[in-house]
Amino acid sequence: MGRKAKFTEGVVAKKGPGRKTKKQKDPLFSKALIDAKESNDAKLSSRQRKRARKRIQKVEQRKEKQLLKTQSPSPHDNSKESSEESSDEEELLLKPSKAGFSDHNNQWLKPKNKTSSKRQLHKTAEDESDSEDDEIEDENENSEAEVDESDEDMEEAEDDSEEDQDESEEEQDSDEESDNLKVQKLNDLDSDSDSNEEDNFSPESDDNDENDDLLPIEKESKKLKKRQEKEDKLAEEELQLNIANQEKFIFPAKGSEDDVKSLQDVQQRIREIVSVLADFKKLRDGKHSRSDYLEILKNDLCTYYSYNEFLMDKLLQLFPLSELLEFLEASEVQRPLTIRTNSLKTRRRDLAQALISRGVNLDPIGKWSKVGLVVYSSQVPMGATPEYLAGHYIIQGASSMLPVMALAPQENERILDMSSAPGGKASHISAIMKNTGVLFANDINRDRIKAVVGNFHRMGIINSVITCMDGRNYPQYMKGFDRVLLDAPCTGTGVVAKDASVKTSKDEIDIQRCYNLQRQLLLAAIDSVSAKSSTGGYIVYSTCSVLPEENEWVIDFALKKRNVKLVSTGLDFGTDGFVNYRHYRFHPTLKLTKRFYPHTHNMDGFFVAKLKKFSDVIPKSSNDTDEPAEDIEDSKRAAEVSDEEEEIESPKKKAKISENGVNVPTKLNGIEKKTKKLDKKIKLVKGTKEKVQKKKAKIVNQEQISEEESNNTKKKKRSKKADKLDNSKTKNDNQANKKVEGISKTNNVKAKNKKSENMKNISKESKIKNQASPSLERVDDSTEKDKGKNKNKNKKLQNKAVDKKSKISSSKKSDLIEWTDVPMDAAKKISNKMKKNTKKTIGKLKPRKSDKSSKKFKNKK
Ligand SMILES: C[S@@+](CC[C@H](N)C(=O)[O-])C[C@H]1O[C@@H](n2cnc3c(N)ncnc32)[C@H](O)[C@@H]1O
Repeated sequence: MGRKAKFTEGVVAKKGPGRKTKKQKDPLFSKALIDAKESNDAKLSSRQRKRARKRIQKVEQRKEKQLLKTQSPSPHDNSKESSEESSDEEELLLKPSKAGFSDHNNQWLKPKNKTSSKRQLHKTAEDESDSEDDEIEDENENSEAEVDESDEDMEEAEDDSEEDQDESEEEQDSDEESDNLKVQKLNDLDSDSDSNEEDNFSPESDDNDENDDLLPIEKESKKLKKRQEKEDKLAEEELQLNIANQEKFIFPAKGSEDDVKSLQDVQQRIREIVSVLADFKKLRDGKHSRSDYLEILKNDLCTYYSYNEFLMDKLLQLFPLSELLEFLEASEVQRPLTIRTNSLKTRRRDLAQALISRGVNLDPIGKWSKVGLVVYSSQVPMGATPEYLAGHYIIQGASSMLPVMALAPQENERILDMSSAPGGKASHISAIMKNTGVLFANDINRDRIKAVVGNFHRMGIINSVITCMDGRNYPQYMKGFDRVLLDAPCTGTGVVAKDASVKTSKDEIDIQRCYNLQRQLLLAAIDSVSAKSSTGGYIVYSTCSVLPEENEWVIDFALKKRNVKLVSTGLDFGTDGFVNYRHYRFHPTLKLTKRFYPHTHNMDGFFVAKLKKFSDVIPKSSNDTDEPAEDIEDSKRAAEVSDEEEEIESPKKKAKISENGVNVPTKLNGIEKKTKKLDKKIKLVKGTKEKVQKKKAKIVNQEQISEEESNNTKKKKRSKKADKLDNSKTKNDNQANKKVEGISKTNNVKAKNKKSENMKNISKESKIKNQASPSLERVDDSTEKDKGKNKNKNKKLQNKAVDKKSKISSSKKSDLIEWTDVPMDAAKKISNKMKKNTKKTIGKLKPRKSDKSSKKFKNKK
């Protein structure tokens, strides 16, 4: 290894461009150095000189011996061999030994004892260490010194051996000893060099020089640090190993689920179950289902984060497990305090400067807002600074700015904030409108509305009308707004960090109440807007809840009930609203709505939707309140049934419907739940059986009915035919009767003085009529109509009628025959009826006033 020195070459190194980059050539030494080396050789110690002399003498003696041998050759060839060997030895001594196998060094092939093999090993190590030494030499003087020492020792040993033993043997042994010694020493060196190497290659070694400058305490502390680091490394490795070889999560025995000593244990179990659920196939114990694990996880989450089971259930349905943990963790932490600059009074930059000068540490809220500031720390209470009192800003959550941004109010518009108290968003709207147009700020709560008044005064809002009424009634009093904001009352599941009571106080009824009210308010908000507004026609709906029941469902309901469509909120961040949530399918445009979460957006949980009204017509089919609730209940029930079928889903609480139609959740223990489930399934099976039976019965009935119907239709056809025949006859009769009666009446008119005779005639004729047709009212009508007809015409008709009468009488003979077939009792009845009818007709036929007047007129004439 190493580069060979060329002492003979010139001393001066070449100069020129790129010389540094050229490959390094063999080292060159100055002549002075070479001379010095030679002189060093000359300056040998007395011992060395002695040894040198001895060697020379030995060589000479051997030469002499050889000469003698050659002169007197031995009888055996062995001598030759020996001579050859000796010559070989000489050569070995004189010439440098060749590396590798050759005929000259065949001794190497002879088996060696352990020590020699060891030595061999050591030698290889030595070689390596030598090579390393070459590199280390300059840096490590100590090692060099040790090598020198070893050399000296070797020489001493050589001397001793020379003195005591035979020359050749001595030499060999001494060589071996020296080798051994050397190896031992090199071993030490190796170890040292190793350590040195470590020092050299480790970054610590670079600090050696620096270490020299350090105080001993500092050095010690450094060492301690290094040790600490090493220990940490080891601990980390151990931990990783433990994780890799982690034992499977042992499912707690029945009844021992709650035997957890501390919150840390609960947290540990949460982690373990989450990891099991993440790779359920691999890590499950085979006995328990996913829902079993989920049940324990839910209980643990409830105890660890202090939620009630109902809300935890809802959240478990809403988020994937890993995200749920993030949400729960984020909901434990307060969101950063944020303020909104009142652009009616100041600019954000000026406000920031003023607050900074008061010791407030703040920053712009983000690129998405031009008026928001986030406050990291403050030496003064933010709700009591002169700037606050002057109305330069309002303390407002970042998420509260989003609905107003989505509403995008315009100057000079008529805008309604349906539930505005305490007025954060309303004042924002007013500021964007630059105090123009009119802002109606409404709220149902009289106490809270005072806060609106206060805030508006402080912030210099002068374009507002503050009302206090139920928003649901608003369109009854006022309509035609350009835009409406409905920041609806909600369960507040997105602002748990602000109000921790939400965790335990909310249940199914609260949610139902909320979404029913939200729906009604939203429909009212839509009805308050004018679709014909030239600038607007928009409705923004927002809540601080993360539950789909209060968000997507409400919007989906409004889409069905009113002529509105979803449009983009214009907010470029936030996650899209749900289109599919569990088993529910919402309108596809619901992806245009936006959701905001504390764990992803570092702001309160929020929902924002923007609707555009395209027609003021309210669809007739819409039943605004009751229907949807039922719809949802149905869909919920459907979901519950499918939940039972699914292993993945957590078991849900069931709700019983109370008298007032509200779902009341009931707490059930495990056995009750299972029995109820089974009951339900049995009911379902029974229901389906019954349905099948009913269907069968229906089919049989239908067949029977169809048979009956066909029979009936046949009968009816027959009877119809008969009726038709009868009718045709009766029609003919009627026609004839009419004319006959008409004639008789004209006769009545003519024969004014012969009333009694006429009456007799009429009675006679009526008898005939009655025989032909039972109806006489038509006859009366015809008589009245015929009153004004000419006498001539009557005469003609009379003649015709006489002819017809004779005809009819002949034709009626058959009818009469038929009538005679009628049983006597029935015939009597009919005749009685006829009599009565005739009496009536007589009463009707009495002369009227007009007739009297006509008489008078005639008399006058
Ligand atoms: C979420 S808060 C509104 C916050 C307000 N937008 C703000 O930014 O300051 C909901 C409000 O709705 C009001 N409210 C509840 N029921 C109402 C109803 N039927 N009509 C109008 N307002 C109602 C509550 O009094 C409450 O002040």
